[in-house]
Amino acid sequence: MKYIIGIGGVTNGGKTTLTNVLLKTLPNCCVIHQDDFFKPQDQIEVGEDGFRQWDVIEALDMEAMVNTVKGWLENPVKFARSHGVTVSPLSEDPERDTHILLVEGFLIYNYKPLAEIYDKCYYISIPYEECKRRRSSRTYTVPDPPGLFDGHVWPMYLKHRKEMDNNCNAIVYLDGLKSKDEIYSQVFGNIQNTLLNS
Ligand SMILES: Nc1ncnc2c1ncn2[C@@H]1O[C@H](COP(=O)(O)OP(=O)(O)O)[C@@H](O)[C@H]1O
Ligand SMILES: NC(=O)c1ccc[n+]([C@@H]2O[C@H](COP(=O)(O)O)[C@@H](O)[C@H]2O)c1
Repeated sequence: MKYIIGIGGVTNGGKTTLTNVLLKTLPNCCVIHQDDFFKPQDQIEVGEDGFRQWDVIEALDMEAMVNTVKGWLENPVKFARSHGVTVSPLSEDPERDTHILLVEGFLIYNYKPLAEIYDKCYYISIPYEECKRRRSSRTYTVPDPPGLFDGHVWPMYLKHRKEMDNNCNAIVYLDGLKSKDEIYSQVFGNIQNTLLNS
């Protein structure tokens, strides 16, 4: 059985933190990070506001991202091996084995061909103040220019959040202010239940 789980959420919500723990504890589990599909800086448009528009879907090569997911769907064992993930047979019949793909990122529910692919969707949110605080101590490959958070990142988050709520109706929302352990336990338990019932 192949199972695709979306770990979406606001920037610095805790997506990578959660994903990394799930990756260690779920069986035959691979990951695709949306951040790996950012286009090079010179292809990112500069908006009327003077900021490079990193927080829009056009900043990402979403076609390549969907193709990578399709590669996993075609052959999860081959995908796992080529990504250094050890695959262990869980049953006598390899066709019945469970294979899990985590898709992690800040805009994973805002691109239709990808939004339709998930078996289960999670979304982590944190309030403005906490998000701004965490973001200010993070350094990206291209560091944030002054004013980017209030001028571009947060307004785009609010816009995409509205679009996403209209796109998907089966998202499990997570409170990113809870402890890392609490969030992990909630999601791990929920995935286990879903796997047992499928
Ligand atoms: N539940 C949490 N409580 C407090 N801090 C957290 C929590 N989850 C993540 N963090 C911290 O927030 C920052 C961003 O986390 P990260 O997982 O990289 O976010 P994202 O992948 O959503 O951008 C890191 O410093 C991380 O240690
Ligand atoms: N990885 C990169 O090349 C890069 C460059 C500039 C900004 N970013 C930022 O990455 C954020 C999304 O990633 P996180 O959800 O991990 O924070 C966006 O808000 C975007 O502004 C990433």
